Amino acid sequence: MLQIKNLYKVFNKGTVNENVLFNNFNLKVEEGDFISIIGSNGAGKSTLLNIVSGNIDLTEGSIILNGSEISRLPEYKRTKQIGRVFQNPSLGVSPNMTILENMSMAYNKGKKFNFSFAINKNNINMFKETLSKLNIGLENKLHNKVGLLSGGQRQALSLIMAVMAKPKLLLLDEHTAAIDPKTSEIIMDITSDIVEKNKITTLMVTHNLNDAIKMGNRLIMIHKGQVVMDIRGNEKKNLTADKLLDEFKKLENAISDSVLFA
Ligand SMILES: Nc1ncnc2c1ncn2[C@@H]1O[C@H](COP(=O)(O)OP(=O)(O)OP(=O)(O)O)[C@@H](O)[C@H]1O
Repeated sequence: MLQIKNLYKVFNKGTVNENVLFNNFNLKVEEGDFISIIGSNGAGKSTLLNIVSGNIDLTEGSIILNGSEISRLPEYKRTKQIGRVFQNPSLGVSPNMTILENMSMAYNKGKKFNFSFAINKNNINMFKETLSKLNIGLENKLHNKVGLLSGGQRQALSLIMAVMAKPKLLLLDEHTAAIDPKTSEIIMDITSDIVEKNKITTLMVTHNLNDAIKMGNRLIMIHKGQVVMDIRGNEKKNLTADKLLDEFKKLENAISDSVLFA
């Protein structure tokens, strides 16, 4: 359903700061895959999601979503097909608008006549019902400005909003990293529910190895612009955070060896 082919991405080409992040990176994502993406700082995880969403241009290569080449489509043309939740709880929502206005905008996203701010009264009950399933009381705060909500409440709302327009793909970029551990657990449960109910193909970047193991059907580790681990099914279920840490250590040793013996 999503194919990233021969991706090449270089930042600051031809300068002293030239950084070749991806050199012939390939990834095939199957319909319904929920992939946890891990990798050390600077491995390129966020950039990968940004390239898929169109927020950052690729240098060379191809991105195919449901059979269509999208790598040259501008970001705004991909938003109907791709939902996103960011690490920063303020990014997925408009803080100066109410919950109702935010949800209405998300619901109308990509529709032909996009009267984003016109709230269809028939939808209010549907929005309330959706929120009440979260079990965090947001359904009683429809007229509250989103800027007054906690980070966790905003991330829950962002998740709901990200899938309202029924995108084909959901991109989660460390979406629980900025919230406390207990709320983070709730958001992860909500994430599982939403992904399952909407049967939406999902890529989730996380630094939390336990979440990476627990969530989804597949786990990949990115290192030096390549997929160095791609695990699914039972093999993934049998993973432990310790095993993953060992893998990280092996990669780090390989780097220091290559520097040592260069
Ligand atoms: N717009 C940009 N211009 C120049 N370099 C960039 C830009 N965006 C990202 N980079 C570089 O690309 C590399 C990968 O960054 P990225 O944020 O994708 O890594 P990451 O794996 O998500 O890291 P982290 O886990 O720390 O969030 C870093 O070296 C970063 O400095």
